[in-house]
Formats: sequence, C-alpha cells, structure tokens
Amino acid sequence: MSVEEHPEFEKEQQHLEFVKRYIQAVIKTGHDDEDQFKANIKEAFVDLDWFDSSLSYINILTNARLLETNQAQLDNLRKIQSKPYFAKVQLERDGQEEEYYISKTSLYQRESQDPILIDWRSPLANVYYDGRIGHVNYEVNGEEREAYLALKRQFMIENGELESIRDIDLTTTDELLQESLEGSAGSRLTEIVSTIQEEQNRVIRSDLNKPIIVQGAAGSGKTTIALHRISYFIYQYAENFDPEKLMILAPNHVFLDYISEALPELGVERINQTTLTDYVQQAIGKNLTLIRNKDLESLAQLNHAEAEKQKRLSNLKGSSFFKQIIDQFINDLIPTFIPDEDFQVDKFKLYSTKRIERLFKEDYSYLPLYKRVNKIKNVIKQDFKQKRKKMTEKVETFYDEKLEKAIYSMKDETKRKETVSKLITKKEQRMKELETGIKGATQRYFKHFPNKGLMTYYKLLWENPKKLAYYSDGHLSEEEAEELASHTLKLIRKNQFETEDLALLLLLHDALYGVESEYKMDKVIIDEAQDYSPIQFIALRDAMETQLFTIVGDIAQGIYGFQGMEAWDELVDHILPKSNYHELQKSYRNTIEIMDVANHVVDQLSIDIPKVEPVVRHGKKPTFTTIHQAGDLVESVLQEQEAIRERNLQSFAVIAKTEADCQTIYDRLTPHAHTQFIQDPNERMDSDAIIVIPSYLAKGLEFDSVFVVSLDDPFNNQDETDIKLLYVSLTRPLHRLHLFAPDQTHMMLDEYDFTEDKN
Ligand SMILES: Nc1ncnc2c1ncn2[C@@H]1O[C@H](COP(=O)(O)OP(=O)(O)OP(=O)(O)O)[C@@H](O)[C@H]1O
Repeated sequence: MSVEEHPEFEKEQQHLEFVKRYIQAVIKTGHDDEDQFKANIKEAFVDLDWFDSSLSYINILTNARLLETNQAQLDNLRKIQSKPYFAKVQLERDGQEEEYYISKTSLYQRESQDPILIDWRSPLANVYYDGRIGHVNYEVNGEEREAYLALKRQFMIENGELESIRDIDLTTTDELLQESLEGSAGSRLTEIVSTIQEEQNRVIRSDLNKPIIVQGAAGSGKTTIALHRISYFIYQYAENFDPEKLMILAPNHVFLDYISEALPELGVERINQTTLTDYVQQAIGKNLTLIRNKDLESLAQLNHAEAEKQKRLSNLKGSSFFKQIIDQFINDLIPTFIPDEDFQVDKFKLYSTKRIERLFKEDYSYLPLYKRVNKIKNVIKQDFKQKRKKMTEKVETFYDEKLEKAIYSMKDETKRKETVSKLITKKEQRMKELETGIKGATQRYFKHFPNKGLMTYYKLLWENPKKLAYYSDGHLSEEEAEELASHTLKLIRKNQFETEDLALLLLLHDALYGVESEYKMDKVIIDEAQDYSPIQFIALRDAMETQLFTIVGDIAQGIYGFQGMEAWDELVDHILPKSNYHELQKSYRNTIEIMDVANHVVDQLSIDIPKVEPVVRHGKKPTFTTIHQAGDLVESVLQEQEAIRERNLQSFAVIAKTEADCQTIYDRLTPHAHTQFIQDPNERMDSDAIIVIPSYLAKGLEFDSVFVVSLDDPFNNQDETDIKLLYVSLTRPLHRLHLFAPDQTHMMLDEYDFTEDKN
C-alpha cells in the first residue's frame, strides 16, 4: 500500500507539516532568544561592580544557564528537523482521546505546554514499546494511570517527507523493524529507537538503581541496548549527574570507535570510554607490558597439555577467591606499617607506637594503608608543632629556675659565679642539643614507616606460595599455589603481565594507596563482559566503589574462555547480588540462513546454551567454497565487492582464525583490492577498505558481508575456544556469508548442506 492510500494520510501529512513549521519557528525564536541572552550577559558584565554586585552576578548566571538550555534544545531540534518523530500512540481515557507523537527529543507548545513531541525515554512513551493494543498502565509525573491503547502507528519520514504509515497491532509483523534490518551496517546503532523491541525495552528501562546483567545471543542488540540505557539514564538524571562519572568499558579501540559515533546522537557525550587494560593502567599509574590476544595465537601453537595448563592457571588466577587472598595479604602487612619505636625527640617521648597502632588499626581503618600513614604523619606533625615550643620552654624553665635558685640562694660569690656560669653553659648546650633533636625530627622518624612501590608488594604476594595457599582457605592447594607463583614470578621478572594480573594489581593498589577519585565511577557499562574473569569484576566494583554496572555479554562468545566467565551465576549471586538478570535470545543482526549455520556450530559447545532465534528475515543462503590457498580467494573477493556495491551495501570483512592466516590472505589480496589488515586492536577501521581481521578481534563488530576463511589454521571442534571463535566469526555478517576452506570439516560443518534451496 502506498502511503497516500492510508485512510489518515491527509491528516498525518498535515500534522507533519504543522510539526515541521513549529520546529522551524522554535528554532527561529531560539536564535532570537540566544541573541537576547547574550546581550543580557554583556550588559550585566558592563554593570558588574566587582566588589558588590550580586544582582548583575545573578543576571549573568541566569542568562548563561538559559543560553545553555536554549542551545541544547536547539541542537536537539536541528538534529530531528528532517525526521521529527517516528511513531504515535493513541490513548483513550475517561472518554477522552489523546495522541502522542514519539521522537528522539521532546517539544512543548509554548503557551499551553501541551506536548507536541514526547521523548522516547519518557514514561509515557513506554506504552509504545511495552504495550499491546488494549488496556495499558503508564506513568505520568510519578502517577500511575490506566488507559486504552487504541493505536500504535509507525512513520517513516525521510528528509521531512512522509514515506510510510503503518498501524501495528498484534497480528501485523513489525515491518519497520524488517525494513531497518534490511539496511546496511553503518549508523544503525542510532536508528533503532523506533524499532526497540519489547524485551529490549525492558532491559533499557530496568531499575536504574540496580546493577543489571544481560546474557544476549550474538546480534541480540546488547551493545545497542547498553548505549540506549545510558541515554535513558541521562534523561532520567539529567539534572544531577556528571557524565565524567560514567564509563564504558569495551574490549578494544576498534570497538570503541564503532560505538563512539553513536554516542552524540543518543545525547551521550563526554563520558569515559576505555578498555579494561587502559583503565587499570591509568588507575594504578603504571605502564605495563601486557601479553594478551597474542596468547590466543600462542595457545593454538602450544601442545595440548601445555595449553591445558595455561588455561587452568588463567582460570585459577581469575577466580574470586583471590579477593580473599589479597585481603589477608594486606592484613598481614599491617604490622610492617607500625614503627618499631616511639616517636622520641631528645629526652621527650612524644608519640608512642601504641597510639600509632590504635590510629592505624582503628581510627583510620577505613583508609588504604598508605593513606593511613599519611594521616598519621600529619597528626604527628601537628602534634609536634605544638609540643616543640613547650619542649623548649620546659628546658629553658628548668635551667632558669636553677639559675634563679643559684643566684638568690648561694651566699658564696665565687661559688655562685661558678655555678651560674656552668649552668649557663649547660643551658646553652642543652638548648643546642634540643634544637638539633627537633630539627628534622619528624622526617627522621617517618623513615620508620614503609615506603614501597606497588610492584614490590606484588612480587611479595607471589614469593610465598605456602602463604598463598593458606590465605585461599582451601581454594588453592600448595601445589597449585606453587605452580601459579612460579609462572607469575617468571613473567614479572621479564616485566610482563597477563590480563589476570590487572585485577590483582588494581585490588592491591586500592588497598595500599587508594584509587584516586577521578577513577572512581558512579555508573559503568561493560560490553563483551563474558571475557572478564570474576576477579576483574570484583576489582572494578571495589576500586570504582560502585555497584551500578550494566553488564552485557554472551557466554557463547567467550573466546577467552580460559579466563572469562562460563556462566553468569557467580556474578549474579555473589559479586553483584542486587543485580537484575535478563536474557535476550532473538538475534536482529543475521538472516535466518546465516543464523542456521551459526547455530550448527554453537550446538557443538559442551555448555548448554539456548538456540538463538533469528528475527524473521530471509537472505541469501551462505555458501561454502573449497580452496587450498589464499590466491584462490582473490576472484571471489572481487566478485563479492561488486555484488555489495550493486546492492548498495558497504562493509565487507574477511575473517580467519589466526593472525597468520590473515597475513597470508592480506598479502594475496592487497595487490588487487583496497584492503586493511587489523592486527592491532587499537587500529582505526577504514570504512572503504576490505577488512582482514582475525576472529578474536572481530567480536562485537558487524559487516554487511563476511568471508570466513580457514587455510592453515582450521577451527577444531574438540576445542571449546575454537567453537566460540568460529561462532563469533559466523555471526558478524548482516546479510551475506561465504565460507572458504580446504574442507567443510575445517569449519565444523561436515554434514551441513550448502546447496541452494529450490524454492
Ligand atoms: N530493535 C532493533 N531494531 C533494529 N535493529 C536492531 C534492533 N536491535 C538490534 N538491532 C541491530 O542488530 C545488530 C546487532 O546489534 P548489536 O551489535 O547491539 O548486538 P550484540 O548483541 O551486541 O551483538 P554481538 O554479541 O555479536 O556483539 C545491529 O546492527 C543493531 O543495529
């Protein structure tokens, strides 16, 4: 049905014109207001009497605030001008009919304050996402209301023109969603507000005062939802929230680049975006040499026994009982922080170790160890400042009294003179002695406090495996502790660290020196969270001093399985026990045909993971082509490039398991096509290039078309990590998937029938 044929086309067309005109008018007045506010500020500055002019001062502040709000509103309106809204809901209440148009921002009629547009994040807009036609409950100004939802209507508006109108009820499929999924990768992250699904909406709006953990299949919208949840949070707490206290942690910079484009569109700016490794290094103030990603490559090259050992050690080192180990280790360090002698200057005992111990263990027990030392030093310094005068006075008085006594009570003049002179010399001597004692006394005494760097303690932690086992309270046997300690110490001696070390270093740093407030966050969003180990979550929670995490991930994509999570239970039940847990099973990225291949692979995992349900969208059936060398790929790549161009698609990636295979492919392709080899997770992707990328760097990303290739490094179905790596690779394409290998077994798809269906 063409848009004109819709029975209410005329009415909607007129409404759109009205809204467009209104927006234009508001923008115009906004400009005038802006000039006026600026003029007011200027004038107030002229009148400003720097000594007493509270009125002008208030004037400046008020106008500056108005200017800021005005500019923000103008910015928002400018952004939506060509697409002012995307849906409307019609509610019937007490015999009255109300209509609300839903947009990315809100707009009210100036005089009546009636809404022209309501923000998608407002409580009222929730009925659009959550409510089926029929009776609905919603909230207005904190008050629960009931109404009859008579109509949910979607609009496609492009360049200010109404292109389609669709009324949704229970039976019609969500065509707008279909259409949006047909589109190319690219700026899709920002366009989904109109098609957010019920299960996704529940996650976005889930209680903002509680942590939330989302297990979602590949392509179920986890990243998208996490970003929209931030946007929702900012809307709810616009007044009293500092974006600098919000942090997104993503696996690498390729991924951060991918999401950062979406942030301003969602009204999410100035928030911290970083990776776990960068965050920890900054928070502990150290630049570490980390062995990461590469060890996936090296794991593939290790023999089975060694790989197993590496996995086992990583697993142990990432376990939550290390929190207890660190706590006990810190506890045992306390005696080394209490000086072994009193603070004594000259003959005066000024501060006893007993008192210091009390301060350390009781009064300042809430502080990190070195912060306690600083406090105690300050107390001693202050105390000393007061006492030193008294000390001098005491010595002076002592001799002055003696002198006085000698002068007045001694009859014999010669004797008296002698005694007085002796006393004067003695007094001078004592005063000098005292002065020397006083000078630098605190500095000398402070040397009794330890002053060691983080790494010294970290080494110390590993140097006594027996103690490690003891601290772990049965979680770590002495043999395991021995093995782990010698493995870690070997690395530390080479100045190398693993990602597991990061969490332990952060916990230790926090307990010893304290994490500075700029690294403490109010709200943290973690994407690809399946690759975090339990101890990493604990370290972040404790160092950042917050529980308000939004954690999204997919256990089936845990490609660093040897260090990450195998289930969410521990996180939900123990690490963040106040959290809400959600599951998303529908995949929006891939076509049914692509998901079918991916499901075949994920089925081979030993862990139980529910099958991913693709949203009903068909596409070309994936193909398998037998190749023996990278050169065989060239022609297919060029053909695919052409096909993508013809279909108005853009992004295209070639994914292989390892960097070595990628290197061979890249070398063969690069003379024929504009190709970019992503080796470094911090590299920027060139949107015009064919991306060649190893499987473990591809997670979280998406492309219109993907070639999954295996040459020298087949995916091995006996290895859980390989299954996950292949699953990640297969779920990257939105529309087209082609597989290339010497044999289908290389892709764990021995039995899969790739022949095109006849119908
Ligand atoms: N409600 C929706 N409407 C339209 N598109 C959607 C919707 N939800 C998700 N998508 C699209 O589906 C794709 C996958 O989303 P996203 O990358 O957020 O998934 P993910 O769960 O993080 O995937 P992965 O686990 O593979 O990283 C994106 O292109 C996104 O725009």
